[in-house]
Amino acid sequence: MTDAPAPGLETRDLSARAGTSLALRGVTAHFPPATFSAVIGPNGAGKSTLLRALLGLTAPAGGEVRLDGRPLAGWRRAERSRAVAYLAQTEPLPENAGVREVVALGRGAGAWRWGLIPTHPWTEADEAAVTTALSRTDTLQFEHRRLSELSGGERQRVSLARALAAEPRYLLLDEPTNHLDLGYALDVIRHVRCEVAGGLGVVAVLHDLNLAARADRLLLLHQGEVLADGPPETVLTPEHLYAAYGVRVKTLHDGGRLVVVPEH
Ligand SMILES: Nc1ncnc2c1ncn2[C@@H]1O[C@H](COP(=O)(O)OP(=O)(O)OP(=O)(O)O)[C@@H](O)[C@H]1O
Repeated sequence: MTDAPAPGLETRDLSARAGTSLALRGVTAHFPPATFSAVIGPNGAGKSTLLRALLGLTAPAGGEVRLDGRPLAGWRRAERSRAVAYLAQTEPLPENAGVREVVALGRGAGAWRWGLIPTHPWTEADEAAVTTALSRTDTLQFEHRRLSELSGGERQRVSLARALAAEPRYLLLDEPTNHLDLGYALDVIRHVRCEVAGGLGVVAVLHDLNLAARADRLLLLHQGEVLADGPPETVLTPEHLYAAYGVRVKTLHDGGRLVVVPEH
């Protein structure tokens, strides 16, 4: 790899700790803008640790993370969090708040209420960004409902809207389809794809390999190292999946889409 600045999120020979153990070792990967990248791998492979390192929440034990060609460590925190949004596995959201209010949190609204200092006075641009995020995630229809009145799938779309309201360049998602039925899970992927078509760079940790097959590119982690990296057809091979998961699978093509089927 050259040292030329590349747009996107990038790790170079990254090692990172989770607790006291080294959860990532020598990970070199590139997550470009306008691309849907999925990080896959068995439990404990280091996927969440990678997301935390990309967010700057875990400092590298070796190597580095770059954001749009600049080392992450050189970015100011506020600047970095405007560029990269994060949707955690479990979002600590205020249950009694209205949907619009929750999405507005993505732009720093209501900071005082949550014990934070507002970054800027609320503007029409903030209001417009909230409306756009609600509309793009099909949540405008229930903007006046409380969060506690929504189904799991609807809540996940509200969480996505909250992240999109910040108008980030990159969005990191940790198992965004966890606990969702097939319809809602596909819905999340469809919304992600729309945002990617608009230029957003998405990095999603996914456990469902058939959902991951819908990404543009995959990074397969195993025991903290990169086992495979590239388009789904080159990563989701029976050999790679046996090496990572210890499960024999076959891959099929259905209408141009790759499908992974366990043999037992
Ligand atoms: N707080 C911690 N203290 C010690 N070890 C940790 C801690 N968090 C994670 N680990 C270890 O680091 C390794 C990577 O964990 P990580 O959560 O990144 O994996 P993952 O691929 O996201 O797993 P999962 O799919 O189960 O969520 C695992 O071996 C895990 O046990």
